[in-house]
Amino acid sequence: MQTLTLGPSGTYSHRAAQSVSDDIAFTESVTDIVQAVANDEFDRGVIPIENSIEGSVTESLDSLAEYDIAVVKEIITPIRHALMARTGDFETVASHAQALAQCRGYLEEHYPDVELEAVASTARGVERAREDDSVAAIAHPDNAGDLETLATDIQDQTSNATRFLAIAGADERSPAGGKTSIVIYPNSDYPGLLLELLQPFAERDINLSRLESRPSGERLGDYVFHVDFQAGLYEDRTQAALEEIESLAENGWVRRLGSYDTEHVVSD
Ligand SMILES: O=C(O)C(=O)Cc1ccccc1
Repeated sequence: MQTLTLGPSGTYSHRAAQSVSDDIAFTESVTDIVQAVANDEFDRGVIPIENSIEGSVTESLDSLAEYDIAVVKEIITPIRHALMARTGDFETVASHAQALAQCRGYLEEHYPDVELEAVASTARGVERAREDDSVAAIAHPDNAGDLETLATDIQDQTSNATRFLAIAGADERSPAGGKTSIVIYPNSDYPGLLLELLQPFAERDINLSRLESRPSGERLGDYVFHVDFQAGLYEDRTQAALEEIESLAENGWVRRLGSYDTEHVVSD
């Protein structure tokens, strides 16, 4: 079973993917991963979805709202960043935008004058540092190889953690799993709309674990809501809640991403 994730080899997504698969392929965009799984080109995908310091990976949320896939597992891993380069005398730090943001305080304090270069992934940043003396990278310390490790544990909070989602084709949506993700596009706007959309969960004692809004892309001020809750997708109470939500969102749509269990990868 081949799993597509964010590459090249050595990214945090790669490490998360290794906890669910030993046959891994790489691409350099989250949208490509979701699209390839939706088109049955790969059996599985692993994408980063949310970080404890920086919040949502918006490209992931937007592609989950767009393509028909099933979320089959969530993987939570600690994230500890290292700074690596050919020499300590660099002008640019290259990494994934989320990694740069997770180390913002460290960089401002120790390297206030460096330029930040956002690249497709942390491991791509390491490749930049390997080919150019004036570039340092922020990545998992195992990527250093022949580069010098200039500092470790440089994330602004020691408890830095990221949630990744393992995704599969829509036909693999499973009744197992105690947590469910859905996306709601109400395509309407009136006082109390959000309250009404969430009421069906409260009435059935279903605990929400996450609520995010993203621009719908249709017009300014129009949103898609990503909701995670602690109940299985095929439980009667969930089905009843979703029916009510669907009738409230009759001008828009409700996408069921699937229910799944959580795997905590404790070693970093
Ligand atoms: O670029 C990577 O290594 C990724 O997998 C994305 C990412 C970046 C920073 C923290 C967690 C995941």
